[in-house]
Amino acid sequence: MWTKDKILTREQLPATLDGWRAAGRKVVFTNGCFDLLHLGHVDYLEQARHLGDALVVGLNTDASVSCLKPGRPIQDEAARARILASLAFVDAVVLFGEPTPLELIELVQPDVLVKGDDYSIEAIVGHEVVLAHGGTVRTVALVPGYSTSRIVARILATQ
Ligand SMILES: Nc1ncnc2c1ncn2[C@@H]1O[C@H](COP(=O)(O)OP(=O)(O)OP(=O)(O)O)[C@@H](O)[C@H]1O
Ligand SMILES: O=P(O)(O)O[C@@H]1O[C@H]([C@H](O)CO)[C@@H](O)[C@H](O)[C@@H]1O
Repeated sequence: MWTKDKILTREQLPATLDGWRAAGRKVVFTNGCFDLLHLGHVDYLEQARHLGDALVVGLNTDASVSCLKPGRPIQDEAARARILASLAFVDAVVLFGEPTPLELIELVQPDVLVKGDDYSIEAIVGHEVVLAHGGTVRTVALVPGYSTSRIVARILATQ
């Protein structure tokens, strides 16, 4: 499979989900901006993948990121999507342009919803939807010291 084939539209996603579920695969969902991919992201995504049998990553579009994080993203959505898709433990990447992934989560109906433990369970968008459908909501411990913001700050400090 070519990495670009993992990058799906919302229209393409249902058929992929149906195939996975027909094969008995538990679907894990997470989301984020993933601007500059770092060790924390890699550790977190790999752990998320191992909470089920297929990992779908909802990726904020450039417009969505810009609303959440002024001046960002540094890498555009095409680059961020392709880099995420290149990870062996990421099975699908789907862009979303809304401020939150709620609509996408309602479409995916994941068996497991995951975020880093910088979020409480109650602060994770979509937790009610997933719990109401019998799914689970999990957090993964952060790798200390890693964030896109810190990388940016370190680079700026060298200027
Ligand atoms: N150090 C880390 N260890 C594990 N998971 C992380 C870490 N940093 C971010 N994550 C997780 O990665 C996902 C995407 O987060 P995000 O794209 O905001 O990364 P970030 O590095 O925190 O970016 P920023 O510094 O711009 O906030 C979130 O679920 C977040 O919990
Ligand atoms: O990369 P971030 O900032 O961790 O990702 C955000 O996560 C929000 C989260 O799901 C709230 O529980 C989400 O609403 C936002 O769109 C970003 O994906």
